Amino acid sequence: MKALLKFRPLFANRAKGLLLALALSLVTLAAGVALLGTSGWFITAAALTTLGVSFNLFVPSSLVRGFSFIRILARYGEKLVGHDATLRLLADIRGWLFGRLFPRIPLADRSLRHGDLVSRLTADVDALDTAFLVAIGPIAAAVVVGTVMTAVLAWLIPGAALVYGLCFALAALAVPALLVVSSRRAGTEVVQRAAATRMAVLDGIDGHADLVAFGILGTTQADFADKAGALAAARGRLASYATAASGSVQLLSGLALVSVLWAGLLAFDAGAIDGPVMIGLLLAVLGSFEATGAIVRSVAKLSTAMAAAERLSEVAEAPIAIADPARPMALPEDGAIAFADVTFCYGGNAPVLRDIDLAIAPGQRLAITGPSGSGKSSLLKLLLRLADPQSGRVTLGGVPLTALRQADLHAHIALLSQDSPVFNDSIRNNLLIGRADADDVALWAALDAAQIGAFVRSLPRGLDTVLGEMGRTVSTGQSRRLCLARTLVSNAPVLLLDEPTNGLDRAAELAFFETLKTATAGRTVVLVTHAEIPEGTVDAVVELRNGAVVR
Ligand SMILES: Nc1ncnc2c1ncn2[C@@H]1O[C@H](COP(=O)(O)OP(=O)(O)OP(=O)(O)O)[C@@H](O)[C@H]1O
Repeated sequence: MKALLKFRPLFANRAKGLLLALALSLVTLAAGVALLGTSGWFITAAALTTLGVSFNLFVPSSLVRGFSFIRILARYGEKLVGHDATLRLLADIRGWLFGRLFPRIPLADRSLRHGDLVSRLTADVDALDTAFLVAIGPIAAAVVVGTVMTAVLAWLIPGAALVYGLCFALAALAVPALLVVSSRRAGTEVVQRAAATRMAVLDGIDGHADLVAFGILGTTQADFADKAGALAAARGRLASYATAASGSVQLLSGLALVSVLWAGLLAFDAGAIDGPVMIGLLLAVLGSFEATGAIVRSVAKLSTAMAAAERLSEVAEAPIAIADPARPMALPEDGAIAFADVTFCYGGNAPVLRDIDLAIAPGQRLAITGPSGSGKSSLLKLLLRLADPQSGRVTLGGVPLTALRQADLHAHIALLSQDSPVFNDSIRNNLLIGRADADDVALWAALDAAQIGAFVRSLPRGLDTVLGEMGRTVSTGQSRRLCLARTLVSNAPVLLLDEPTNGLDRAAELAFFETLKTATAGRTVVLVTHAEIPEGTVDAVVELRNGAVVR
């Protein structure tokens, strides 16, 4: 519940809509109780008129019509307003969560997988809607209706008020509270197993080709079926708690009804109440318990909402690894980059970079080479401040990167990483990520420099060709070159190119190195590569081995 309460400010932003929905649900419930009560009284009284008593049919029949009309309208309004407010609330929560998540990536908890994050951002957020729409609202409405009904009984059939009040309180508050407490574990299990099932689906789709090629699709399917079976079993366990609670509520409603009937008959016998009123009250009592049934059905979902809220809080409150300084310094216009005695390791492991001293002058083209795992990409990460070194300093124009605003730094340095993605959008929009105001001339120049201009020209829709999810409509080498073009089109004075010629054949690689000089003229370039670099392509070469500069 504590985790759920953390979302209170977001709920408060939508308080107007949620309170209106609550008021309408109260009207719906009250109209339902009044409808049943009036109908009971009306039918009984009408039956008695045949015994010769004169009876005004007009008022009660218009009351019945009026209450049923109010009930229909109020229910419609409640659904409309309630869903509208809830959907807006969920959008708020997602926006808030994204805002909290981005500065926290990469998350310190590396066990958190992408599929799990997706699950948290979608299903877990969705689970929160139940917190208000189906739980808090009905409970509040039921408390009001139960209190009014107890007061009416205390006035008309005092002997029934206490038992009714007790039964109603138990059904509306105690049973749901017990249900929340007892179904807590089952709710958490449902959320976890649902997340595991979703992750299995994503893994299966991502790795489908390999699973088929290795002939283990059957095993994967069986594994997925196990996960789905475990989820179904967990849902079954959760449902059994709800069923038990539902049964208890039915029992309490029966008990209340019998006690009202008993006390009502005694009052009737004593002449304290007339028959139609007593029957009307009996039906109204029955109608009031309608609210408690809805509470149980909804509260059963509260345990999953609480588990979801906990999972969301975990992500939203994860420590921020790289924070902006409180008072950032201005970005030096054109400064040299320097690593001074830098040592860096990932999460307490052995250092992957050791005592690095390196200076890169403005406009210099520097290649970093070295065997796989020697720390080349890690060095680029430090340069972009995607991680901070444990000791030593990385500076730009003499200013430590830690003193700069990250957004300023990232506008100054563009990166082509080893796993830069193409997005499911047109080629043009993929390139415009590099520079939003680039014109077509600049886009074509970047495409040509990345050795992919001819291919894009051959496409019927040219720059407007949509690439599909993960760039599935182009080859790996082509998508790599598109990412390279995106980096080249940026205005950043410093370019970090991590294996830019990956996926290019030797001829295209040589052509790329040939154009690198003109494509990056006047800019600082740090080129990480395993490729053989032609003479004159770069100004200097640094070699890393086991995290240390050896040349
Ligand atoms: N996110 C990470 N968490 C933990 N260890 C990491 C992480 N990224 C890299 N490493 C480790 O750091 C070391 C250096 O990796 P890095 O990617 O910098 O090497 P590289 O020289 O760029 O290799 P390659 O040429 O294969 O791309 C490797 O031993 C690698 O296992």
